[in-house]
Amino acid sequence: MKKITLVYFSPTKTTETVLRDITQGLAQSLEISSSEITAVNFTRPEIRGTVLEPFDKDDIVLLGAPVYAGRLPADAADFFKKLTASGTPAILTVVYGNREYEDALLELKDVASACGFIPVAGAAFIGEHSFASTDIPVAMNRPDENDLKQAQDFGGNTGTLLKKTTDLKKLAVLEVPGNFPYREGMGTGAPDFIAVTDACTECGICATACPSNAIDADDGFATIAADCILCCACIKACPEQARLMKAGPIKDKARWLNETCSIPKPVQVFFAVEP
Ligand SMILES: Cc1cc2nc3c(=O)[nH]c(=O)nc-3n(C[C@H](O)[C@H](O)[C@H](O)COP(=O)(O)O)c2cc1C
Repeated sequence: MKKITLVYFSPTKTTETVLRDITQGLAQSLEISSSEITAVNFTRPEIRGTVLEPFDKDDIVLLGAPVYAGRLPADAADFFKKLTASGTPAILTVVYGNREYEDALLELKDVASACGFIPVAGAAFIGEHSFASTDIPVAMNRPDENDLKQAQDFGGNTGTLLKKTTDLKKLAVLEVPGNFPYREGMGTGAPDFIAVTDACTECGICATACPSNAIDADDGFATIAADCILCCACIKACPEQARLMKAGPIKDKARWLNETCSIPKPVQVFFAVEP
């Protein structure tokens, strides 16, 4: 195995951070140099229009996405489903905001298997909740140093597993939590929940951060509710903190998360066989 490819969706970048640290541990374990590592960040819609070359046995692929309503975000699932692989080992990661990840990791495993990957390891990490703010904190600043140490160890242990496995097809099937049929995922569209304040300088960073082109530069950078996936990337990316969550159902949800999900959850890792 010579090449590592990261394929991920990550509006607020916690998934990206975790995947990069997993990769560091993996590359070190397998002595793969940085020139053999490629990242495909398909958060932006224009990237989702591309079709990747098929992966083969020389590849190791890390697939990563956040958890939305206990499932994969629809845009992420749709892109993953277009990948093709033949016996390529896959390392699966979901990142969630300290509530639950329910069926998301199982869904990722099922999608990866259907594409021709062999899932060898899976993990659920914690990331600062998309709806969180300094006023209403939920899993703030996660992944933290300890999470990222675990990400590196997870990558390293997966490397050990791959080194001692001569025939991936003979590996036990990776078992991860989750149920099929999966729980109902998110619907489409969003309530009108983002206010743009006078602090907005019209720099356009919010529009560049948006994974669904839901920000209308011709309308004061307002969010087009019908296209919004609620990811809050625009709020977190704004250098002026000019985008705020309005009172309403999403802010209420943030308060509920703040009250009910305050105990930090641990990282969970799963291997097809003990490394
Ligand atoms: C629409 C939406 C639904 C979410 N659903 C869940 C969930 O079911 N469970 C959970 O713990 N976190 C949930 N989250 C939080 C994200 O999974 C979490 O913040 C993650 O770290 C975001 O990843 P990213 O930084 O890569 O975008 C949700 C976030 C959004 C925007």
